Amino acid sequence: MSPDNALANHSEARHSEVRHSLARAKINLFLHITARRDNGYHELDSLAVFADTADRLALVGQAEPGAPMALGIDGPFSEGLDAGSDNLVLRAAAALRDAASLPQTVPNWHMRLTKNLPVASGIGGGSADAAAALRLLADAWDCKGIDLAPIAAGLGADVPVCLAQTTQRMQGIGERLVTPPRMPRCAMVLVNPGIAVPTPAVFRAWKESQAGFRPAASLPVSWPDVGALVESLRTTANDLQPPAIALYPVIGDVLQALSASEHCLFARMSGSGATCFGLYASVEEARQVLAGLRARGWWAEAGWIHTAQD
Ligand SMILES: C[C@](O)(CO)[C@H](O)COP(=O)(O)OP(=O)(O)OC[C@H]1O[C@@H](n2ccc(N)nc2=O)[C@H](O)[C@@H]1O
Ligand SMILES: Nc1ncnc2c1ncn2[C@@H]1O[C@H](COP(=O)(O)OP(=O)(O)OP(=O)(O)O)[C@@H](O)[C@H]1O
Repeated sequence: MSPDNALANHSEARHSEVRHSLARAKINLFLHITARRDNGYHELDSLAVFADTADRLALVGQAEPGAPMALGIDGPFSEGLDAGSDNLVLRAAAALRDAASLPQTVPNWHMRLTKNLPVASGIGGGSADAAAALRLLADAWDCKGIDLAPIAAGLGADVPVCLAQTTQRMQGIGERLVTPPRMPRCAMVLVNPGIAVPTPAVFRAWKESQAGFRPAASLPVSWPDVGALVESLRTTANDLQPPAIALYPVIGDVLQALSASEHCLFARMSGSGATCFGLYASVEEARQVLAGLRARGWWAEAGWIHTAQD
């Protein structure tokens, strides 16, 4: 049976799923570029939070012994996303199989990815999918004692933070995770204008702009409320935002629209863009602005920021 046919047999209903995991969008509330490594990667200081909005990865059935992993993709952003061996889900599966030295007799899985997050959009969708694959398969294959952190780091700078999907401060090139300040309850709107932004191009544009390195942020142990969080964020930056706007001016339009939206407390771009976020005191207030943003043809979603206490 071809992998496609095998998947079709498993695709008819969600009730045939063995287990699933949400792969939440990662949002960088700030991102300082603090240094550059000899290999061209940049050292960062960044506060990563996770959204309600998420992809969904499911294990839908075991493959025949010796048969390869198979991936089917559906959902609003599935078009054009390759389900072949380059997909981060299958790369994660292969890396885990390798690290765990699983014998041939341990069967592979058929998986289904529901792609709800825009691709190449600065919210780490592919990284979140890879992390979800590691979590699901480590459990399904009973990989006790295998440290997933180095496998995650080998797949991409954003994969380690996506493993736990809780607010964390990212340092190093993203692999060093540091305890963040205690977060207040805070709602967020995500907006993407429908353009794919390649991360390397934005780092390259930052380098060419000759902007200097920025020190790590100075943060308190805790933010008692959303006002204190916003006050702190105003002392930080996303260093990738100016070069991203220079490459894709529509990002500036998104930021203007978010800043001007009712009840918005703070707006900034996430990661290397193009997705921008707005912060609001409540989900009710955040939801009120969705219609206006969607009327411009943009993808927009609202929800709570997940806190470490969730
Ligand atoms: C911008 C962030 O999203 C912030 O969370 C991440 O740093 C990027 O994470 P990612 O997309 O998983 O990154 P990778 O796939 O590892 O790298 C993509 C490219 O981004 C650049 N890159 C990435 C991370 C980093 N710390 N320094 C870099 O210079 C490199 O050119 C690299 O070739
Ligand atoms: N499962 C996947 N989902 C999304 N992109 C994937 C996936 N697998 C491979 N890719 C490739 O990875 C690249 C980055 O996609 P992704 O959506 O993770 O970018 P991003 O949101 O900008 O990430 P980051 O915030 O980590 O820079 C795309 O060019 C895409 O083709």
